[in-house]
Amino acid sequence: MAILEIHDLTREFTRRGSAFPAVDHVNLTIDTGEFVAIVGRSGNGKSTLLNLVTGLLSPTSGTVRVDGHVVGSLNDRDMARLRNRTIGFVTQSATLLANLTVLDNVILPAVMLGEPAADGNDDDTPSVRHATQDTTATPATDPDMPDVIAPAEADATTEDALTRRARTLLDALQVSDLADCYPKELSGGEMRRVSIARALMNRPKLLIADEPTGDLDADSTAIVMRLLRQTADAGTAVLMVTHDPDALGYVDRTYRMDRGVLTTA
Ligand SMILES: Nc1ncnc2c1ncn2[C@@H]1O[C@H](COP(=O)(O)OP(=O)(O)OP(=O)(O)O)[C@@H](O)[C@H]1O
Repeated sequence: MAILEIHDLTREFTRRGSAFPAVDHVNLTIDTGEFVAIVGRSGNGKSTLLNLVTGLLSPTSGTVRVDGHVVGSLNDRDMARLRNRTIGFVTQSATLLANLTVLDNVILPAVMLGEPAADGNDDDTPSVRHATQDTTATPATDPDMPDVIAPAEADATTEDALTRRARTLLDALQVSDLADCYPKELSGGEMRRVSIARALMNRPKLLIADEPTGDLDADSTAIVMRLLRQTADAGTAVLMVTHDPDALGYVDRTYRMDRGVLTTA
């Protein structure tokens, strides 16, 4: 099932009075459980494409559908809900809230809209999908990693259950010892791993990751990439932009972005 459908998508910017396409007639479909990478030199439109997918930018022409919804056609409330519940976004820049601890930053998406998120009763939540979808499929398991892709606990809306899930994610990314720290006390790579935990908190159907291994050493890169692979195997569609050759060994398909044009790598 297609989770992300990009159709003939173009976004122009104007520089020194002349318009140019930063994203140029891009087509891309990502199904449930697929892990797709986009590579390409700096300034070739990769971040612009991700910002169009998450609705932070509007297209000049073309459409983006996420889980069947045309991004841009939704009202503010439904767009906020789609961003919070359906999409997980690991941005390039640090976006953790400075006045919250690491643990509270990770839990935040689950309590943000004031309604149950990572529970087992909301048909829109990915947790239901993970729990019920294709029971014949056996996700790849890794004995070295905590089970962060397991179905949500039945009563996962309680503070305890949210805390447990957040701690499990931090543990999987090997930053659980930082749970009570504040963002200013973290290194760039630690902040990146906390951001990944936060993006996975609501079990998104679509995970967007802009250079998720950007500040990481080889060991941390392997930890992050195994977790993203495991997340895809459990049913999440993953779209990652990367400059990291080590990351490409984990993906199903790789595309190249060259002056806004997307081609198979
Ligand atoms: N708001 C804007 N106004 C004008 N031009 C912009 C704007 N945002 C981005 N651009 C231009 O669009 C092009 C694509 O930028 P984008 O950030 O998408 O590239 P990128 O491939 O993600 O680069 P990097 O790998 O360095 O992050 C660049 O030439 C950039 O200068």
